[in-house]
Amino acid sequence: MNLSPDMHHLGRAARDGAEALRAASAEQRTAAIRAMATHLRADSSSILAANASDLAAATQHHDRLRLDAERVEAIAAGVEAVAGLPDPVGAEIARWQRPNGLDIARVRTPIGVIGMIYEARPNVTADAAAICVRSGNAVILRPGSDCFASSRAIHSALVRGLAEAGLPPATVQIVPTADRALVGDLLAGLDGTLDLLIPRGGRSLVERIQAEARVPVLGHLEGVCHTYVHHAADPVMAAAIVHNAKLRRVSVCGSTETLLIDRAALPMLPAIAEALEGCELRGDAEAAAVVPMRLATEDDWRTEYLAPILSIRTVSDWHEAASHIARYGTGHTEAIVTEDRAVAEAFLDTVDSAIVLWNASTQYADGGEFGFGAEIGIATGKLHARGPVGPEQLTSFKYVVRGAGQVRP
Ligand SMILES: NC(=O)C1=CN([C@@H]2O[C@H](COP(=O)(O)OP(=O)(O)OC[C@H]3O[C@@H](n4cnc5c(N)ncnc54)[C@H](OP(=O)(O)O)[C@@H]3O)[C@@H](O)[C@H]2O)C=CC1
Ligand SMILES: N[C@@H](CCC(=O)OP(=O)(O)O)C(=O)O
Repeated sequence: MNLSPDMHHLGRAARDGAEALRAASAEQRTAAIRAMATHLRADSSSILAANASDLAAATQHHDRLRLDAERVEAIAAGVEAVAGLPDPVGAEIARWQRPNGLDIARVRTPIGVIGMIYEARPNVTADAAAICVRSGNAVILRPGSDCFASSRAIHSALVRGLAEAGLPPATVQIVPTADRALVGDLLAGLDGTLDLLIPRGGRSLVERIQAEARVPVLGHLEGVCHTYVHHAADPVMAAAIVHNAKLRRVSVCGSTETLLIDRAALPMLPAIAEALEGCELRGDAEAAAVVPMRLATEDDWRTEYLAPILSIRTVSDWHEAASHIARYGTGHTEAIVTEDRAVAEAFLDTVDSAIVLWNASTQYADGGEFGFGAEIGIATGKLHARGPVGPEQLTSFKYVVRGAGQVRP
Protein backbone atom coordinates (compact mmCIF):
# COMPACT_ATOMS: atom_id res chain seq x y z
CA MET A 1 0.00 0.00 0.00
CA ASN A 2 1.13 3.58 -0.64
CA LEU A 3 1.71 5.38 2.60
CA SER A 4 1.77 9.13 2.71
CA PRO A 5 5.43 10.24 3.16
CA ASP A 6 4.58 11.75 6.55
CA MET A 7 3.16 8.48 7.84
CA HIS A 8 6.10 6.51 6.45
CA HIS A 9 8.41 8.77 8.43
CA LEU A 10 6.26 8.48 11.58
CA GLY A 11 6.36 4.69 11.48
CA ARG A 12 10.13 4.48 11.08
CA ALA A 13 10.80 7.08 13.74
CA ALA A 14 8.46 5.25 16.13
CA ARG A 15 10.52 2.08 15.74
CA ASP A 16 13.63 4.00 16.82
CA GLY A 17 11.65 5.57 19.65
CA ALA A 18 10.51 2.13 20.83
CA GLU A 19 14.10 0.92 20.90
CA ALA A 20 15.24 3.93 22.92
CA LEU A 21 12.41 3.42 25.40
CA ARG A 22 13.14 -0.26 25.78
CA ALA A 23 16.78 0.55 26.49
CA ALA A 24 15.89 3.31 28.99
CA SER A 25 15.87 2.57 32.70
CA ALA A 26 12.70 2.63 34.78
CA GLU A 27 14.03 5.79 36.47
CA GLN A 28 14.49 7.49 33.11
CA ARG A 29 10.93 6.64 32.08
CA THR A 30 9.68 7.97 35.43
CA ALA A 31 11.69 11.17 34.96
CA ALA A 32 10.28 11.58 31.46
CA ILE A 33 6.69 11.21 32.64
CA ARG A 34 7.25 13.67 35.50
CA ALA A 35 8.80 16.16 33.06
CA MET A 36 5.80 15.68 30.75
CA ALA A 37 3.54 16.75 33.65
CA THR A 38 5.74 19.77 34.39
CA HIS A 39 5.61 20.95 30.77
CA LEU A 40 1.84 20.44 30.62
CA ARG A 41 1.47 22.80 33.57
CA ALA A 42 3.92 25.30 32.08
CA ASP A 43 2.06 25.24 28.74
CA SER A 44 -1.38 25.67 30.27
CA SER A 45 -2.14 28.95 28.48
CA SER A 46 -1.09 27.76 25.03
CA ILE A 47 -3.07 24.54 25.55
CA LEU A 48 -6.13 26.60 26.53
CA ALA A 49 -5.71 28.88 23.50
CA ALA A 50 -5.57 25.85 21.19
CA ASN A 51 -8.59 24.42 22.95
CA ALA A 52 -10.53 27.65 22.39
CA SER A 53 -9.93 27.30 18.65
CA ASP A 54 -11.12 23.66 18.75
CA LEU A 55 -14.23 24.70 20.64
CA ALA A 56 -15.00 27.48 18.20
CA ALA A 57 -14.86 25.03 15.29
CA ALA A 58 -16.60 22.05 16.91
CA THR A 59 -20.25 21.34 16.32
CA GLN A 60 -20.74 18.76 19.08
CA HIS A 61 -19.39 17.18 22.31
CA HIS A 62 -18.38 20.53 23.76
CA ASP A 63 -18.17 19.30 27.33
CA ARG A 64 -15.87 16.42 26.47
CA LEU A 65 -13.68 18.77 24.48
CA ARG A 66 -13.60 21.77 26.79
CA LEU A 67 -10.51 22.47 28.88
CA ASP A 68 -9.99 25.05 31.58
CA ALA A 69 -7.08 25.66 33.93
CA GLU A 70 -8.50 23.14 36.39
CA ARG A 71 -8.81 20.45 33.75
CA VAL A 72 -5.26 21.05 32.50
CA GLU A 73 -4.09 20.68 36.08
CA ALA A 74 -6.09 17.43 36.35
CA ILE A 75 -4.43 16.16 33.17
CA ALA A 76 -0.98 16.94 34.59
CA ALA A 77 -1.91 15.28 37.89
CA GLY A 78 -3.11 12.19 35.98
CA VAL A 79 0.23 12.01 34.18
CA GLU A 80 2.04 12.32 37.51
CA ALA A 81 -0.09 9.49 38.90
CA VAL A 82 1.17 7.29 36.06
CA ALA A 83 4.76 8.26 36.94
CA GLY A 84 4.07 6.84 40.40
CA LEU A 85 2.87 3.46 39.11
CA PRO A 86 5.24 0.49 39.23
CA ASP A 87 7.28 0.16 36.05
CA PRO A 88 6.16 -3.12 34.50
CA VAL A 89 9.07 -3.56 32.06
CA GLY A 90 11.29 -6.47 33.03
CA ALA A 91 9.07 -7.49 35.96
CA GLU A 92 9.09 -11.22 36.62
CA ILE A 93 5.56 -12.64 36.40
CA ALA A 94 6.47 -16.24 37.24
CA ARG A 95 9.59 -18.35 37.78
CA TRP A 96 10.10 -22.06 38.24
CA GLN A 97 12.73 -24.79 38.05
CA ARG A 98 12.50 -27.84 35.81
CA PRO A 99 13.73 -31.24 37.09
CA ASN A 100 16.69 -30.92 34.67
CA GLY A 101 17.78 -27.79 36.52
CA LEU A 102 16.64 -25.24 33.92
CA ASP A 103 15.45 -22.05 35.56
CA ILE A 104 12.56 -20.51 33.61
CA ALA A 105 11.24 -16.99 34.18
CA ARG A 106 8.34 -15.23 32.47
CA VAL A 107 9.26 -11.56 32.18
CA ARG A 108 7.23 -8.55 31.04
CA THR A 109 8.30 -6.81 27.81
CA PRO A 110 6.95 -3.78 25.97
CA ILE A 111 4.78 -4.52 22.93
CA GLY A 112 6.72 -2.07 20.71
CA VAL A 113 4.95 0.55 18.60
CA ILE A 114 1.30 1.25 19.31
CA GLY A 115 -1.09 3.23 17.12
CA MET A 116 -3.98 4.76 19.00
CA ILE A 117 -7.15 6.22 17.48
CA TYR A 118 -9.51 7.89 19.94
CA GLU A 119 -12.33 10.31 20.41
CA ALA A 120 -12.17 14.08 20.72
CA ARG A 121 -11.16 14.10 24.38
CA PRO A 122 -7.88 16.00 24.89
CA ASN A 123 -6.93 14.32 28.18
CA VAL A 124 -6.58 10.97 26.37
CA THR A 125 -3.58 12.41 24.47
CA ALA A 126 -1.68 12.84 27.73
CA ASP A 127 -3.03 9.73 29.50
CA ALA A 128 -2.19 7.45 26.57
CA ALA A 129 1.28 8.96 26.14
CA ALA A 130 2.08 8.56 29.84
CA ILE A 131 0.83 4.98 29.98
CA CYS A 132 2.78 4.05 26.84
CA VAL A 133 6.02 5.56 28.17
CA ARG A 134 5.47 3.82 31.53
CA SER A 135 5.11 0.50 29.73
CA GLY A 136 8.06 1.12 27.38
CA ASN A 137 5.98 1.46 24.21
CA ALA A 138 6.29 4.11 21.51
CA VAL A 139 2.93 5.49 20.43
CA ILE A 140 1.46 7.24 17.41
CA LEU A 141 -1.63 9.18 18.44
CA ARG A 142 -4.63 9.94 16.24
CA PRO A 143 -7.04 12.07 18.25
CA GLY A 144 -10.61 12.87 17.20
CA SER A 145 -10.61 15.63 14.61
CA ASP A 146 -12.53 18.00 16.88
CA CYS A 147 -9.67 18.11 19.41
CA PHE A 148 -6.76 18.28 17.02
CA ALA A 149 -5.42 21.70 18.02
CA SER A 150 -5.69 20.92 21.76
CA SER A 151 -4.03 17.55 21.27
CA ARG A 152 -1.17 19.05 19.28
CA ALA A 153 -0.58 21.64 21.99
CA ILE A 154 -0.58 18.89 24.63
CA HIS A 155 1.71 16.80 22.47
CA SER A 156 4.18 19.65 22.13
CA ALA A 157 4.43 19.85 25.95
CA LEU A 158 4.86 16.08 26.20
CA VAL A 159 7.77 15.88 23.76
CA ARG A 160 9.65 18.60 25.60
CA GLY A 161 9.29 16.51 28.74
CA LEU A 162 10.65 13.48 26.89
CA ALA A 163 13.61 15.46 25.56
CA GLU A 164 14.41 16.76 29.02
CA ALA A 165 14.74 13.17 30.21
CA GLY A 166 16.94 12.27 27.24
CA LEU A 167 14.31 10.31 25.31
CA PRO A 168 13.67 10.91 21.60
CA PRO A 169 10.54 12.87 20.64
CA ALA A 170 9.58 10.00 18.33
CA THR A 171 8.61 8.04 21.40
CA VAL A 172 5.29 9.90 21.38
CA GLN A 173 4.10 11.16 17.98
CA ILE A 174 0.86 12.57 16.69
CA VAL A 175 -0.43 12.19 13.14
CA PRO A 176 0.04 15.43 11.21
CA THR A 177 -3.53 16.02 10.02
CA ALA A 178 -7.09 14.94 10.75
CA ASP A 179 -7.41 13.48 7.25
CA ARG A 180 -9.12 10.10 7.69
CA ALA A 181 -6.84 8.61 5.02
CA LEU A 182 -4.18 8.58 7.75
CA VAL A 183 -6.48 6.40 9.88
CA GLY A 184 -6.39 4.00 6.92
CA ASP A 185 -2.57 4.05 7.06
CA LEU A 186 -2.65 3.14 10.76
CA LEU A 187 -5.16 0.35 10.15
CA ALA A 188 -2.82 -1.07 7.52
CA GLY A 189 0.05 -1.10 10.03
CA LEU A 190 2.32 1.63 8.62
CA ASP A 191 4.42 -0.66 6.44
CA GLY A 192 4.90 -3.21 9.18
CA THR A 193 6.07 -0.73 11.79
CA LEU A 194 2.97 -0.94 14.04
CA ASP A 195 2.80 -3.81 16.51
CA LEU A 196 -0.64 -3.04 17.91
CA LEU A 197 -3.56 -0.80 17.10
CA ILE A 198 -5.80 0.54 19.84
CA PRO A 199 -9.01 2.00 18.48
CA ARG A 200 -11.24 3.75 21.00
CA GLY A 201 -14.60 4.71 19.54
CA GLY A 202 -18.03 3.73 18.28
CA ARG A 203 -19.82 1.90 15.49
CA SER A 204 -18.38 3.69 12.45
CA LEU A 205 -14.84 3.06 13.68
CA VAL A 206 -15.67 -0.59 14.48
CA GLU A 207 -16.93 -1.16 10.95
CA ARG A 208 -13.83 0.37 9.39
CA ILE A 209 -11.54 -1.72 11.62
CA GLN A 210 -13.39 -4.90 10.70
CA ALA A 211 -13.00 -4.13 7.02
CA GLU A 212 -9.44 -2.81 6.95
CA ALA A 213 -7.27 -3.65 9.97
CA ARG A 214 -4.17 -5.64 9.10
CA VAL A 215 -2.43 -5.43 12.48
CA PRO A 216 -3.48 -6.88 15.85
CA VAL A 217 -6.23 -4.79 17.39
CA LEU A 218 -6.90 -4.20 21.07
CA GLY A 219 -10.38 -2.73 20.67
CA HIS A 220 -11.75 -0.19 23.13
CA LEU A 221 -15.08 -0.04 21.50
CA GLU A 222 -18.69 0.76 22.17
CA GLY A 223 -20.41 -0.18 25.39
CA VAL A 224 -23.94 -1.53 25.17
CA CYS A 225 -23.91 -2.15 28.94
CA HIS A 226 -26.66 -3.79 30.98
CA THR A 227 -27.94 -3.61 34.53
CA TYR A 228 -30.01 -6.63 35.58
CA VAL A 229 -32.42 -6.23 38.50
CA HIS A 230 -33.11 -9.66 40.00
CA HIS A 231 -36.31 -10.26 41.97
CA ALA A 232 -34.28 -10.56 45.20
CA ALA A 233 -32.80 -7.07 44.76
CA ASP A 234 -33.07 -4.47 47.51
CA PRO A 235 -35.55 -2.04 45.85
CA VAL A 236 -33.86 1.10 47.21
CA MET A 237 -30.44 -0.10 46.08
CA ALA A 238 -31.83 -1.10 42.67
CA ALA A 239 -33.25 2.39 42.03
CA ALA A 240 -30.02 4.08 43.18
CA ILE A 241 -27.79 1.84 41.07
CA VAL A 242 -29.91 2.09 37.92
CA HIS A 243 -30.06 5.88 38.32
CA ASN A 244 -26.28 6.14 38.65
CA ALA A 245 -25.56 3.56 35.94
CA LYS A 246 -27.69 5.45 33.41
CA LEU A 247 -27.55 9.10 34.37
CA ARG A 248 -24.27 9.84 36.20
CA ARG A 249 -22.74 10.63 32.81
CA VAL A 250 -24.72 9.44 29.83
CA SER A 251 -21.87 9.92 27.33
CA VAL A 252 -19.37 7.46 28.79
CA CYS A 253 -18.94 3.98 27.36
CA GLY A 254 -19.74 2.39 30.76
CA SER A 255 -23.21 3.91 31.09
CA THR A 256 -26.05 1.40 31.16
CA GLU A 257 -28.11 1.34 27.98
CA THR A 258 -30.50 -1.52 28.80
CA LEU A 259 -32.20 -2.44 32.05
CA LEU A 260 -33.08 -6.12 32.34
CA ILE A 261 -35.66 -6.75 35.03
CA ASP A 262 -37.15 -9.96 36.38
CA ARG A 263 -40.87 -10.33 35.79
CA ALA A 264 -41.18 -10.86 39.56
CA ALA A 265 -39.30 -7.58 40.12
CA LEU A 266 -41.65 -5.46 37.97
CA PRO A 267 -43.29 -3.99 41.12
CA MET A 268 -39.92 -2.19 41.63
CA LEU A 269 -40.16 -0.53 38.22
CA PRO A 270 -42.26 2.54 39.21
CA ALA A 271 -39.67 3.57 41.82
CA ILE A 272 -36.84 2.96 39.35
CA ALA A 273 -38.66 5.06 36.72
CA GLU A 274 -39.17 7.82 39.27
CA ALA A 275 -35.44 7.81 40.03
CA LEU A 276 -34.81 8.15 36.28
CA GLU A 277 -36.80 11.36 35.92
CA GLY A 278 -35.80 13.13 32.70
CA CYS A 279 -34.69 9.90 31.04
CA GLU A 280 -36.70 8.55 28.10
CA LEU A 281 -37.77 4.93 28.69
CA ARG A 282 -38.37 2.42 25.90
CA GLY A 283 -39.62 -0.93 27.09
CA ASP A 284 -41.23 -4.18 26.08
CA ALA A 285 -44.98 -4.62 26.50
CA GLU A 286 -44.73 -5.97 30.05
CA ALA A 287 -42.63 -3.05 31.28
CA ALA A 288 -44.88 -0.58 29.45
CA ALA A 289 -47.92 -2.08 31.21
CA VAL A 290 -46.38 -1.13 34.57
CA VAL A 291 -44.95 2.28 33.66
CA PRO A 292 -46.27 3.97 30.50
CA MET A 293 -43.45 4.26 27.98
CA ARG A 294 -42.70 4.01 24.28
CA LEU A 295 -42.43 0.42 23.03
CA ALA A 296 -38.88 -0.73 22.31
CA THR A 297 -37.94 -2.21 18.94
CA GLU A 298 -35.31 -4.82 18.13
CA ASP A 299 -32.92 -1.96 17.28
CA ASP A 300 -33.14 -0.61 20.83
CA TRP A 301 -31.51 -3.71 22.29
CA ARG A 302 -28.47 -3.09 20.07
CA THR A 303 -28.22 0.66 20.52
CA GLU A 304 -25.61 2.55 22.51
CA TYR A 305 -27.62 5.73 23.06
CA LEU A 306 -24.96 7.77 24.92
CA ALA A 307 -27.99 9.90 25.82
CA PRO A 308 -30.69 9.98 28.52
CA ILE A 309 -32.56 7.05 26.98
CA LEU A 310 -32.89 3.60 28.56
CA SER A 311 -34.34 0.44 27.04
CA ILE A 312 -36.07 -1.98 29.42
CA ARG A 313 -36.62 -5.68 28.88
CA THR A 314 -38.52 -8.08 31.13
CA VAL A 315 -36.88 -11.47 31.72
CA SER A 316 -37.93 -14.65 33.53
CA ASP A 317 -34.68 -15.20 35.44
CA TRP A 318 -30.92 -14.62 35.40
CA HIS A 319 -30.41 -17.22 32.66
CA GLU A 320 -32.57 -15.17 30.30
CA ALA A 321 -30.77 -11.99 31.37
CA ALA A 322 -27.40 -13.62 30.59
CA SER A 323 -28.68 -14.83 27.20
CA HIS A 324 -29.87 -11.32 26.31
CA ILE A 325 -26.45 -9.92 27.23
CA ALA A 326 -24.65 -12.60 25.19
CA ARG A 327 -26.80 -11.75 22.18
CA TYR A 328 -26.91 -7.96 22.30
CA GLY A 329 -23.99 -6.88 24.51
CA THR A 330 -20.63 -5.63 23.29
CA GLY A 331 -18.48 -7.39 25.92
CA HIS A 332 -17.95 -4.19 27.92
CA THR A 333 -19.64 -4.05 31.37
CA GLU A 334 -22.71 -5.65 32.96
CA ALA A 335 -24.13 -5.52 36.50
CA ILE A 336 -26.54 -7.60 38.57
CA VAL A 337 -28.48 -6.19 41.52
CA THR A 338 -29.57 -8.85 43.98
CA GLU A 339 -29.33 -9.91 47.62
CA ASP A 340 -29.08 -13.55 46.53
CA ARG A 341 -25.38 -14.45 46.66
CA ALA A 342 -25.78 -17.73 44.74
CA VAL A 343 -27.56 -16.03 41.82
CA ALA A 344 -25.03 -13.19 41.85
CA GLU A 345 -22.07 -15.59 41.68
CA ALA A 346 -23.75 -17.59 38.88
CA PHE A 347 -24.28 -14.38 36.90
CA LEU A 348 -20.68 -13.24 37.49
CA ASP A 349 -19.39 -16.63 36.32
CA THR A 350 -21.62 -16.90 33.28
CA VAL A 351 -21.57 -13.46 31.74
CA ASP A 352 -18.40 -13.13 29.68
CA SER A 353 -17.91 -9.37 29.50
CA ALA A 354 -14.72 -7.49 30.38
CA ILE A 355 -16.26 -6.24 33.63
CA VAL A 356 -19.08 -7.87 35.61
CA LEU A 357 -20.33 -6.27 38.82
CA TRP A 358 -22.57 -7.28 41.69
CA ASN A 359 -24.55 -4.56 43.45
CA ALA A 360 -22.55 -1.72 41.93
CA SER A 361 -22.96 0.72 39.05
CA THR A 362 -21.66 0.00 35.54
CA GLN A 363 -20.17 3.52 35.63
CA TYR A 364 -17.29 2.07 37.68
CA ALA A 365 -15.85 0.90 34.35
CA ASP A 366 -12.85 3.17 34.59
CA GLY A 367 -9.11 2.71 35.13
CA GLY A 368 -8.96 5.44 37.78
CA GLU A 369 -11.78 3.77 39.75
CA PHE A 370 -9.90 0.45 39.53
CA GLY A 371 -6.80 2.07 41.04
CA PHE A 372 -4.79 2.15 37.78
CA GLY A 373 -4.08 5.90 37.98
CA ALA A 374 -5.29 6.50 34.43
CA GLU A 375 -6.43 4.35 31.55
CA ILE A 376 -6.04 3.78 27.86
CA GLY A 377 -9.72 2.82 27.97
CA ILE A 378 -11.87 -0.24 28.51
CA ALA A 379 -10.76 -3.12 26.29
CA THR A 380 -13.81 -4.88 24.90
CA GLY A 381 -12.19 -7.80 23.06
CA LYS A 382 -11.18 -11.26 24.26
CA LEU A 383 -7.40 -10.95 24.29
CA HIS A 384 -5.35 -11.02 27.50
CA ALA A 385 -6.04 -7.36 28.28
CA ARG A 386 -9.73 -6.89 29.05
CA GLY A 387 -11.44 -4.05 30.93
CA PRO A 388 -9.43 -1.04 32.10
CA VAL A 389 -6.05 -0.96 30.37
CA GLY A 390 -3.09 0.54 32.22
CA PRO A 391 0.69 0.09 31.84
CA GLU A 392 0.73 -3.56 32.85
CA GLN A 393 -1.86 -4.48 30.22
CA LEU A 394 0.29 -2.84 27.53
CA THR A 395 3.06 -5.37 28.00
CA SER A 396 3.64 -8.77 26.50
CA PHE A 397 6.15 -11.23 27.96
CA LYS A 398 9.04 -13.43 27.07
CA TYR A 399 10.65 -16.46 28.72
CA VAL A 400 14.13 -16.13 30.10
CA VAL A 401 15.71 -19.56 30.56
CA ARG A 402 18.89 -19.93 32.63
CA GLY A 403 20.84 -23.17 32.36
CA ALA A 404 24.10 -24.79 33.36
CA GLY A 405 25.03 -26.50 30.11
CA GLN A 406 21.88 -28.63 29.68
CA VAL A 407 21.32 -30.24 26.25
CA ARG A 408 17.98 -31.80 25.32
CA PRO A 409 18.01 -35.62 25.17
N1 LIG B 1 -14.26 1.24 25.41
C1 LIG B 1 -13.75 2.43 25.73
O1 LIG B 1 -12.79 2.53 26.47
C2 LIG B 1 -14.33 3.69 25.19
C3 LIG B 1 -15.23 3.65 24.16
N2 LIG B 1 -15.77 4.82 23.69
C4 LIG B 1 -16.76 4.71 22.65
O2 LIG B 1 -16.57 5.77 21.70
C5 LIG B 1 -17.81 6.16 21.17
C6 LIG B 1 -18.06 7.63 21.38
O3 LIG B 1 -17.07 8.44 20.89
P1 LIG B 1 -17.17 9.19 19.47
O4 LIG B 1 -16.46 10.48 19.53
O5 LIG B 1 -18.55 9.17 19.00
O6 LIG B 1 -16.28 8.16 18.70
P2 LIG B 1 -16.06 7.97 17.19
O7 LIG B 1 -16.08 6.51 16.96
O8 LIG B 1 -16.94 8.82 16.35
O9 LIG B 1 -14.58 8.55 17.00
C7 LIG B 1 -13.47 7.95 17.60
C8 LIG B 1 -12.26 8.09 16.69
O10 LIG B 1 -12.44 7.25 15.55
C9 LIG B 1 -12.35 8.01 14.35
N3 LIG B 1 -13.29 7.46 13.40
C10 LIG B 1 -14.60 7.19 13.60
N4 LIG B 1 -15.12 6.63 12.50
C11 LIG B 1 -14.13 6.56 11.59
C12 LIG B 1 -14.04 6.10 10.25
N5 LIG B 1 -15.09 5.56 9.63
N6 LIG B 1 -12.87 6.18 9.61
C13 LIG B 1 -11.79 6.71 10.22
N7 LIG B 1 -11.81 7.19 11.48
C14 LIG B 1 -12.96 7.10 12.16
C15 LIG B 1 -12.70 9.41 14.78
O11 LIG B 1 -12.19 10.31 13.86
P3 LIG B 1 -12.96 11.66 13.43
O12 LIG B 1 -12.66 12.64 14.46
O13 LIG B 1 -12.40 11.96 12.09
O14 LIG B 1 -14.43 11.33 13.39
C16 LIG B 1 -12.05 9.49 16.14
O15 LIG B 1 -10.68 9.72 16.03
C17 LIG B 1 -18.84 5.40 21.92
O16 LIG B 1 -19.25 4.30 21.15
C18 LIG B 1 -18.12 4.96 23.19
O17 LIG B 1 -18.64 3.80 23.79
C19 LIG B 1 -15.45 6.04 24.20
C20 LIG B 1 -14.55 6.14 25.25
C21 LIG B 1 -13.92 4.97 25.82
N1 LIG C 1 -13.64 5.27 31.58
C1 LIG C 1 -13.83 6.70 31.50
C2 LIG C 1 -14.23 6.98 30.08
C3 LIG C 1 -14.69 8.34 29.89
C4 LIG C 1 -14.69 8.69 28.42
O1 LIG C 1 -13.62 8.94 27.90
O2 LIG C 1 -15.81 8.68 27.77
P1 LIG C 1 -16.26 9.49 26.44
O3 LIG C 1 -17.09 10.63 26.93
O4 LIG C 1 -17.04 8.50 25.65
O5 LIG C 1 -15.06 9.99 25.74
C5 LIG C 1 -14.84 7.13 32.54
O6 LIG C 1 -15.78 6.38 32.81
O7 LIG C 1 -14.69 8.21 33.10
